[in-house]
This record gives sequence, structure tokens and C-alpha cells, in this order.
Amino acid sequence: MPAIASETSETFHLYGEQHVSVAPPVHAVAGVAVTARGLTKRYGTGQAAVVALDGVDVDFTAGRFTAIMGPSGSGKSTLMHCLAGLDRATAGSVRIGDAELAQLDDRRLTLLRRDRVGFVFQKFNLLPALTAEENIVLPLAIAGRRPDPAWLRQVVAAVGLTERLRHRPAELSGGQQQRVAVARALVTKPWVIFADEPTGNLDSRASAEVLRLLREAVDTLGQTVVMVTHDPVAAAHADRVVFLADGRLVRELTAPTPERVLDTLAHLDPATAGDARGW
Ligand SMILES: Nc1ncnc2c1ncn2[C@@H]1O[C@H](COP(=O)(O)OP(=O)(O)OP(=O)(O)O)[C@@H](O)[C@H]1O
Repeated sequence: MPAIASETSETFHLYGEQHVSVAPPVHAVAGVAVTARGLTKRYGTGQAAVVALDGVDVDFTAGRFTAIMGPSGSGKSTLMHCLAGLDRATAGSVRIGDAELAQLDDRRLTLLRRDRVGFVFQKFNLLPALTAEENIVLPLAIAGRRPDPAWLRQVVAAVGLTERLRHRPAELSGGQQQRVAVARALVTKPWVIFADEPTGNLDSRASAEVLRLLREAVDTLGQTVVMVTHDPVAAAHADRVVFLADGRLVRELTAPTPERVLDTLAHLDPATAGDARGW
């Protein structure tokens, strides 16, 4: 099990009792952090129905960095939302560790997301009235948990924000705001971090910094990261890239390079590959 995901002696036995306040621990099943089987998502009904995911089987190894790519409309966001418990699948199964999402009612699903999943979004999603530090510890504050000071210091130092903790988001650059978001995702020691186009609003220097942080979280903390991206350079920071087309998983690459990612995209959808080259 990755170091960051190991549980301490907190009392998770509350799970299953009437007043659930903490999500249950999750455990890796054969080294797999998140798994989907036959994952299907249909929007609408009848003739207007859209099959966004069409029976996706995929495993995300614990302590690894995986990128999800594919042409526009191929189902990347839908897949991430279903994997992260932000949306319910129409059919099939998603397990985060040994927790089967379909078996959780809305309240338990919310707890699982709050306590076991970290999120990084394209638009940072920071609260403007709060300082950087308050934004970072917000998931803990919502859960009524106190930050572990040593861990908080380590996370803040890792993202290079020690001197910026009292600044509000409007006083920070885009790259700094996204680093706050990465720290906020790490602070709960989540089972998995889902990053949805985390560099989509950043210039290439700030992008490289955020990608380096995600990479470091995997390499030095054992964090599991799953990232949706359109950017072959971003995807090349991952250990593995999985490619969607028309709601199906069609290819994957290990040890990706930007060139190999572009070549694979070009086979799936020449227009998308052209965009990625900046044509
Ligand atoms: N709420 C919705 N209602 C109806 N159809 C939807 C909805 N959300 C997504 N879709 C459709 O599902 C398909 C997959 O969409 P999704 O957003 O997951 O693709 P994507 O690969 O993330 O696209 P992009 O790269 O453009 O962001 C598309 O055909 C989209 O139009």
C-alpha cells in the first residue's frame, strides 16, 4: 500500500452506525487503487440518448500516475466523474479500493469523496474570501478534523507556498493558485487524486511546475493520481496513458513520451492531434 494512503489509528468504526461522520478506510485490492468494470453512462432516453461510456474496464494501479486522453466528446470527463463518485454510472461497477460506489448511499458517497478523494480542477475552485492556508485545510475543516502540523508543513513546503499562506487567491498567480489546489488535494492524504485538466488554464512554465508536483506526490509520497488532459506534454508526465474513443477504452501507453502520445492521438482523431500540436 502506498505510504500516503496508509491509515492511522483514527476511529473509522463509526461507519455503518447511525451517525456516520468519517468515511471507512479503503484498502488496495491486489495493488489496484481504483477499478471500473463494464462502466456505462447513458445520458437522456430514446432517440436523444447519448452513450458517453460504453462498457469501460480499467484499473488504476496504486502509487502510479495515470493520464486519460482522447478526442473531444470521447467520454474523459464522464469517466472521471463516475470514477470519483461525482456522478452515478448507468451500469457497471466502480471500486475505490474495496469500496463499491454503487453500494453507497448519497451520504456515504459524499463522505468517501470528502475523506478519501482529492480533486484538482482546471479552474482551481478556491474560495476567494479565504487565505491560501485556509483553502488548503478546508477539506479537513469541513470534516471537523485538525490538520497534522508536520504534514501540513511538508505539503506547503512541497508546493512552495510557505511565504504565501496569508495571501488570498486574487493575490496569487494562476500557477500559485493551482499549487494551493494541489496542496488542498494532498492535505487529507487521500486514497486517490483526480485532476481534471489541471494545467488547462496555465502557461507552460506554471504547467510544468504543477505537473512536477503531481509527479513528486506519486514518486515521494506514493500518491495515486489520475489526470484527464488534452496536452501530450502533460500526459507524458504520467506512468501510463489510457485513451478513450467513443466511450470505449481503445489504447494505452506505458512510459509515454509526448511524441508517442501524439502519434496515438493521431490514429484516433487527426483533428485532435492537430490541435495538440498547436496547428
Ligand atoms: N449532461 C449531459 N447530457 C447529455 N450528454 C452529455 C452530458 N455530458 C456529456 N454528454 C455527452 O457525452 C459524451 C462524452 O462527454 P465528455 O464530456 O465526457 O467528453 P470529453 O472526452 O470529456 O470531452 P472534451 O474533451 O470535449 O471535454 C459527449 O457526446 C457529450 O456530448
